[in-house]
Amino acid sequence: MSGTYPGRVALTVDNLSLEFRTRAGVVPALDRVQFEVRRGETVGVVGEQGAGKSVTACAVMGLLGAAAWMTHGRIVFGGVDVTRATEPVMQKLRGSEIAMLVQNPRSALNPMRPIGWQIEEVLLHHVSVTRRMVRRQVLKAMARVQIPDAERLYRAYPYELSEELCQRVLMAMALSAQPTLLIADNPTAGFDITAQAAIMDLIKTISLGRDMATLLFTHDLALAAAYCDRMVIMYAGQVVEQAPTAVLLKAPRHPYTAKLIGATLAGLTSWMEIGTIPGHAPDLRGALPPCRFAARCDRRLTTCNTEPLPYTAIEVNHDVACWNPL
Ligand SMILES: Nc1ncnc2c1ncn2[C@@H]1O[C@H](COP(=O)(O)OP(=O)(O)OP(=O)(O)O)[C@@H](O)[C@H]1O
Repeated sequence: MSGTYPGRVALTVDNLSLEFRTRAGVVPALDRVQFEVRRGETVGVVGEQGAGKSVTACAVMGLLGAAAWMTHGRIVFGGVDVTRATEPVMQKLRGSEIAMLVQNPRSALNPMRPIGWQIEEVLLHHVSVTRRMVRRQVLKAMARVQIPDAERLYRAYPYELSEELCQRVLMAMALSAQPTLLIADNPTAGFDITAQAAIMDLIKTISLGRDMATLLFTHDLALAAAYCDRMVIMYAGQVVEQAPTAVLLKAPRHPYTAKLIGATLAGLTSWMEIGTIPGHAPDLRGALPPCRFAARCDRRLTTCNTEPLPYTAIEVNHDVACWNPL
């Protein structure tokens, strides 16, 4: 990314290209993806279905299966190139330095064990605490993530809790080791608006309080706009634009970003004003032009289909991948 930001860089995704080799063909899921996240900063990676959000999140966690091949670039976290790290190194990073919140939090918990016991296990693994003292620490951890009535819920099973409370339990576990980087992959998908705000407020407060770097992966531009300092817009595996949130919303330079903003309800007074983006995201198994948005873009030039995509610093801290930006 161009320019400079205050704060230490926690994570660098540097020109990452990655493909899946499947029976149906090669799927180039990520194409030269690049962005940084700094301590104390919340960065939103925003894109519609198939943009490459989950693949990027899993790549950072070192959780991609054997079908995924990295063809270019690297991911640097705390001086370690995650893409080349051994599994024991990654296991150490996961859970201690990098924590993750997922969508459908209930399914990430063990349905057969009370939630207090599950938090206990994580605490005993990461923090130096005796078995006798662990219960008190668990109650503290539950209080930190604002789980009400913690004494009673200690022995509750995940099926007895709402998805929102299950997400708080995951947060209590994720934060027990004081991670530097929090990856939140659609953490509030399917939540009602109140639960969504409550979880996002909590993530934001804790991130700031602990000087954590937070990466929020979401398809919800309005949500990212409300909580993120910067946004990285992805389309079909490419980063098309990144900028501070206020700049991006006020003056988007990539045609896709502008359409995405026009397609959200925020700031509009009627449903009639919502724009749509004609066409579909490309099938990544087919032949792809250098700009993967070109087929849907009303500003496309011949070069968009023939020349490598330029990645231009339009202003300090504002980068756009487009031959004909707004
Ligand atoms: N294991 C896999 N094998 C083959 N292709 C895959 C695999 N995992 C992901 N992909 C492809 O990679 C691309 C990016 O997928 P990804 O799940 O990261 O998108 P996303 O932005 O997270 O979308 P969503 O919001 O729907 O989760 C898609 O085209 C998807 O089909």
